[in-house]
Amino acid sequence: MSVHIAAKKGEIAKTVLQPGDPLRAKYIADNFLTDVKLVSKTRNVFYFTGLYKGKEVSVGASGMGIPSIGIYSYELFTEFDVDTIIRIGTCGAYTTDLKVYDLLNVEHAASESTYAKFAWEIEEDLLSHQGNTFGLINDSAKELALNLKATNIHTSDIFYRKNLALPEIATKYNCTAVEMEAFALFANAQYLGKNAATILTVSDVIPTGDQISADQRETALTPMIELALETAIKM
Ligand SMILES: O=P(O)(O)O[C@H]1O[C@H](CO)[C@@H](O)[C@H]1O
Ligand SMILES: O=c1cc[nH]c(=O)[nH]1
Repeated sequence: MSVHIAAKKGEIAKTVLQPGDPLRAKYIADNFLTDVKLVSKTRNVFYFTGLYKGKEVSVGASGMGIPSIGIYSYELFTEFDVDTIIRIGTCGAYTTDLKVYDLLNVEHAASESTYAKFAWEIEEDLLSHQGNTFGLINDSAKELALNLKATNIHTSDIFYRKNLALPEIATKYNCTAVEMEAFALFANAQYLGKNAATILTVSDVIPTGDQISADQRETALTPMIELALETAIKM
């Protein structure tokens, strides 16, 4: 049991799938896992542990933004001996080369955030995925015949902004999309020597305003979910 996760030691699997949204976590537990146990509901941020094709997997939310995933991923790695976290999130595309429902495997996350610097004295503003999970996600995508693009993304503290021009850091590092958590997940994993990856589904195309609905963000992300689960059983 940690400050923000009520599970007992041993109730969380070595590999955790982590969406931002607690209801996406519940959707995955209800529809993709068997023998499911709700192991934490502190703050209504649900964590479930169950079986996927016979292998134990946990799924639980990070909440939105760097501070929130900073807390949950740190507690999972340090208090529950989790080895691997696969974030499964939505993102906004910065380019019309991407369309809604496109799938991205995050190679590096760039951020203006001071999280990595002040938490762990990591000075870089571009952090890599950690460990071998990124490669296993690529392997699983091939097996599932999914079109998955490896890319750099921008982890921003901002969802709504006045100026829709491409942020400087996104230009600097060729970021094709924006979300709000991967940089902190990668920072925690880098500091702690753990595995971390991020798969994203494009939910918004910022230049055109194309977007999927709130309900679709909860329940219409099956290819990303299957890709993460098929990878989890390889870990
Ligand atoms: O769909 P999730 O995983 O929540 O990810 C994205 O969606 C939220 C914003 O709507 C932010 O958390 C962003 O990173
Ligand atoms: O952070 C995010 C997530 C989805 N869509 C966006 O535009 N930004």
